[in-house]
Amino acid sequence: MFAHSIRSGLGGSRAFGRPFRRTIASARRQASETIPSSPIRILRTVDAVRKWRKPQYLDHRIVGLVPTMGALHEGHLSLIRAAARESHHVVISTYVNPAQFGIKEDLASYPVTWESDCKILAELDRELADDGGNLGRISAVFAPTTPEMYPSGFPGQEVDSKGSFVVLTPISDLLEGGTRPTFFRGVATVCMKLFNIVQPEKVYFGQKDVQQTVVIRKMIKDFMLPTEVVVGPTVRESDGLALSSRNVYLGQRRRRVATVLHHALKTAESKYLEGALDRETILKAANAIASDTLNEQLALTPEKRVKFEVDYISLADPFTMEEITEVDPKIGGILSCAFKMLPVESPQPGEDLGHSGGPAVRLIDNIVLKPAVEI
Ligand SMILES: Nc1ncnc2c1ncn2[C@@H]1O[C@H](COP(=O)(O)OP(=O)(O)OP(=O)(O)O)[C@@H](O)[C@H]1O
Ligand SMILES: CC(C)(CO)[C@@H](O)C(=O)[O-]
Ligand code: BAL
Repeated sequence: MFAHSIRSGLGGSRAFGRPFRRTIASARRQASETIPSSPIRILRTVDAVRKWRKPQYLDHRIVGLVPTMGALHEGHLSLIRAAARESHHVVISTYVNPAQFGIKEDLASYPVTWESDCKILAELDRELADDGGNLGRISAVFAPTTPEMYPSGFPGQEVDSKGSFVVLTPISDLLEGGTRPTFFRGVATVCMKLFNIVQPEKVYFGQKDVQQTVVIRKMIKDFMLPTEVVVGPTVRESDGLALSSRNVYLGQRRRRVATVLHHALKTAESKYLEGALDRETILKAANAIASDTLNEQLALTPEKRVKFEVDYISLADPFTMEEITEVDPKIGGILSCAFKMLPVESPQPGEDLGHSGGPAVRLIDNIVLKPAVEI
């Protein structure tokens, strides 16, 4: 790695003398950069990952990758813990991928918490080291820049942007893709890049983003990638709200009402558990919770209330995410929803409005309806 970094540095500076000395110093720093108080390496380039990865391959070490966009919370940590149980080396990527954000979405304000992410990872690594049940620990965090991830230039965030993309249809057009038309193109493209860079035996994704897990499984199958997908359960707050990096936007007023997603889905799930298989009965229960909650809020004064819009409440096939009229008890189904929590009205003096002034926040959640009969 070192020799190559110097070569690239030489090409970049085109001259000897001070710039060259600086390049050597920065190459040395990069070669040994670790998260403070931990052995976790910080890898910033594709080349650095490849150089780290090669001996693990030759030694038959299992590498597990946990892709994230940083702003780490317990949901991410649960995936890292799962990875450490069955991988010799856990690599976490923390990259806010612009290609999966629509032009009107929250790329500019997306929470970036690098310093605290590093502290969280160092602490978790100590916990993993003390737990004899783990195969491995956190070996590296991959934190690339956008020029590194898009070597031919960033193609843009527009629907009709031209560039090298991985596109899976029709699944990418459904549900999340209906509202975020470039989302799964961005996710599949960046995950293909991450998988090619890290070459993990296993990749870890959260159930919270259920459609993303279906897209990734399909990409792995259709492009014959030698990687196994592991999906970890959704980690929730004690009142049921799914942990999400975007929850920081909510502020206290909207945070209290944000439990409506889980409440709606649990009520629909209870109909299925009571024996209902038809879409109408199951979804009616979820829609009733959403509309009752909204009506309760609308009855309050603007200083107190929270408004939200239901983007979708869905009952879908677990393999295709296509809407179904009846749950096949042999395969079950996916109940999922997306709600847009609108900015609060009449903010009160000193009110905690949330990160970035409390813009509209789109929250998602889901529940798996497990097969009701054995096959
Ligand atoms: N509550 C959770 N439980 C389990 N896994 C989660 C949870 N939240 C996120 N993940 C998983 O962590 C991985 C990285 O997700 P990401 O960094 O986008 O966090 P996020 O909380 O989903 O952020 P956002 O609010 O932007 O959706 C994904 O596989 C995602 O499904
Ligand atoms: C998988 C992922 C890291 C790709 O950017 C992102 O979509 C996420 O955090 O879920
Ligand atoms: N967790 C999904 C990433 C996104 O919403 O962009």
